[in-house]
Amino acid sequence: MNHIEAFSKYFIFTFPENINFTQVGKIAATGLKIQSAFFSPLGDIPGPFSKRFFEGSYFSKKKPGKRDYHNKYGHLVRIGPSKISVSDKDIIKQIMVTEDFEKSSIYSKMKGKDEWNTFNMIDKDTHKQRRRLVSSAFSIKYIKSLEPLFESVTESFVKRINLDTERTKEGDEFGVIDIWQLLRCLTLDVIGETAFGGTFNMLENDDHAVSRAIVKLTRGVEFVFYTSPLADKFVSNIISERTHSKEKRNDILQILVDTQHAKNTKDRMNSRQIASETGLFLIAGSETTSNTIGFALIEMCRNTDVLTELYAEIDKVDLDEGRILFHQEQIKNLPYLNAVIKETMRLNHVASMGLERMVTHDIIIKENIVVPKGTHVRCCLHVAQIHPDYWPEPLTFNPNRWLKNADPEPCTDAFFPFSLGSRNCIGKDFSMNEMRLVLATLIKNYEIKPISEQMKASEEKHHFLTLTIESGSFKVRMKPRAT
Ligand code: HEM
Repeated sequence: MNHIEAFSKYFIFTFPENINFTQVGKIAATGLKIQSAFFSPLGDIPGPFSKRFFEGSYFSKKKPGKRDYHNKYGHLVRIGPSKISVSDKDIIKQIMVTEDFEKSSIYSKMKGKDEWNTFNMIDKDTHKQRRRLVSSAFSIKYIKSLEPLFESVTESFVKRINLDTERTKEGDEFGVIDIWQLLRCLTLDVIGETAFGGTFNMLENDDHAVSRAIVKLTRGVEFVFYTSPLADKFVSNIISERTHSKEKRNDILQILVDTQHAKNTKDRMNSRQIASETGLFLIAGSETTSNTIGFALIEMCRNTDVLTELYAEIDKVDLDEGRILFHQEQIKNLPYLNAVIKETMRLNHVASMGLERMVTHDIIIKENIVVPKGTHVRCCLHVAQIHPDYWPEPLTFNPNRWLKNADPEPCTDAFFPFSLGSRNCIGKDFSMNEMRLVLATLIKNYEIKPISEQMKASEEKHHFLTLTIESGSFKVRMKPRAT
């Protein structure tokens, strides 16, 4: 049915004789809705009929992030009167790279009463300026200098696993470890060390005000980090101490605090802005990384041949005398380790709700469809990454597709785990280093075995802000490996 037929089928106009201004207003608004529903240039884009009039909330929990819509209607779906969802890799690139459209107003809802930060800023010039200031803290060279901080937290992680194994071990020496929870503690402590001037000691205490604030945020209870007074006070104190301290520490916080002395006033960040950025790193950099490592373990427990292959690769690399951790240089280019991480991110994209952009001038996309100014485009990177048009056996966890000489070669231009364009992930190298180090440490030091009920429970995923598992817990059996 084309839009004209749909229009005549669903609407019959009757004009009442005596109508007042309010009624005229209502009729005009209805007329506009009908006009946009059927006669907008988006009218020919398929989608559920109701979406021509209404759109659902972006933040509705547990929705499969438009996957079902794309399965049913194709790469292009109308999901609101002036909103479309896209899973076509070329259109995604056009929107996010070629046109480099600004983020949609959804992002300002994530700001709440806080200061704007690199993530939620919409204005392109302001974002460019802020991103430039923050980028120096995420350069490859600077991240390399943070290696000792990563290592000290990873050592605490190993100590904690050893403790829990010892505490829970059974006759076969295997203990039961809630690896999902410990990974959360680990990544929070890493951000604590690098962006807050010291660990939160999550690996020792399992708890901290900032951690509670994040749980509320990612479960949709509370939206803005700093609405939690405890977290707010904690962060303000840290920034104030560092600002007035004569000692410099090699970490991300120092780079932000140092901007306060920049010659050019435009390059200075005040303490509220610094607080907003560090709070952002905590949210953007902890669960994203811990969940990805957690999903890698879940995938490998489900595909034990992959686990065996990874043991074989890691065992070919020797640890330095007396160390339990690798140096980043030793593991950076391990093909299978990197393939496991990529394949995990392909199947478990963190942004499982899609990323929205606002069209600021009319454009033409594939097959001569005009997308008018004002349209919101939901770019479903997570759908493209598992689309059969781009990936053979798309839902199979197969790290081999990323290895050299794989046939067919992977469709790398439909793979965007860290997003793309000017708003791509600033913490990409930071998290890749962390994920490699943690996975290699686990494989080198422990035997890992799945627990069948846990495997079943881990199938239930939760989509809200980031992708996680519904239970918030994933236990495995672990035992230190004989050295
Ligand atoms: C596996 C780990 C990670 C993944 C998969 C990931 C993924 C992403 C994605 C998809 C975006 C785009 C979001 C959007 O446009 O709405 C993003 C943005 C961002 N990420 Fe990450 N991220 C990870 C780790 C980190 C870490 C460790 C940090 C910092 C410590 C970080 C900081 C940021 C920031 C600041 C942005 C906003 C960039 C901008 O708009 O200019 N991320 N990330």
